[in-house]
Amino acid sequence: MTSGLSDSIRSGDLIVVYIDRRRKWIVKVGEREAIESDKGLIRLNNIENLRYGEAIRTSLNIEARILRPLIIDYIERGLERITQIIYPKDIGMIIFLLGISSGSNVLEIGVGSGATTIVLAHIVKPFGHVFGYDIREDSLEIAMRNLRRIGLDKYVTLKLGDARQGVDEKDLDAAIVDIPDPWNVLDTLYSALKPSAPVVFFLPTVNQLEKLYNALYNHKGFIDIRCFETMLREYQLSLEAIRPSTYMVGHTGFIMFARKILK
Ligand SMILES: C[S@@+](CC[C@H](N)C(=O)[O-])C[C@H]1O[C@@H](n2cnc3c(N)ncnc32)[C@H](O)[C@@H]1O
Repeated sequence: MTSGLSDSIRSGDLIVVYIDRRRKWIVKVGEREAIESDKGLIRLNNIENLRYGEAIRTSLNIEARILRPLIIDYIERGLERITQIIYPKDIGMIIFLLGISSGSNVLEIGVGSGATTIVLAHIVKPFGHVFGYDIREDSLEIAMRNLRRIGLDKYVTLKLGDARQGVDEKDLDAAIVDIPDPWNVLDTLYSALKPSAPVVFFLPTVNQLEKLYNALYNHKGFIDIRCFETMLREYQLSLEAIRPSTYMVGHTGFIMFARKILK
């Protein structure tokens, strides 16, 4: 079975130039002549029509490979950032909890730099849509630039607005909330979601968690309230010593889940 993606690199493609874990760049073909690195200059002027996976050489004769970007490459290397973003270790769990797939319509409250929006759009395309709200115009501009660069903007509508005052949409399949005071958007969520639809909140502190749990508990419009924290330990890979990395990310945030019921 083929995916319909071309094996050859074309002008305008976003590509990953990979030497090793630390030396990895996302560039648009035709946008840059070369990448400077401590492993030498990587010339990009003759890469059109090479096949993904092929090697090129730096000026110091080090091998670099051209790869097709995955969504995780965009999140880790390809984003303009204005806010803290939700990291891949959390977003994987969040997507699973939201239960979304191609065709789902999703509400996002707190778009920030658009990292989460990108993942949501990637999942719901081509038949679904993401409706994102933020109170900061500069956030929405950066998020839209990030989405356009990857070609996901057509699956997203971004709106400037305070979600505490409500949102325009109704009958949505799922919602994600990443703002400092999510307990203030419970009525907004209740009127925007389909009955039984899930909502996921992302919160950095225990204080926020407690406040949100109290608010959800007392609202009576949501059940199946659950809370998670994800921990991801990467392994250090070398032929004679494969072992957990010495350092790991200690804390990002808590994931709170609930589902709307009819009152
Ligand atoms: C931490 S950022 C979101 C990051 C985003 N989840 C990502 O992965 O890139 C939080 C955003 O929520 C926005 N925000 C805060 N309160 C809001 C509200 N009441 N309505 C809409 N957006 C809000 C802020 O302007 C900020 O851009």
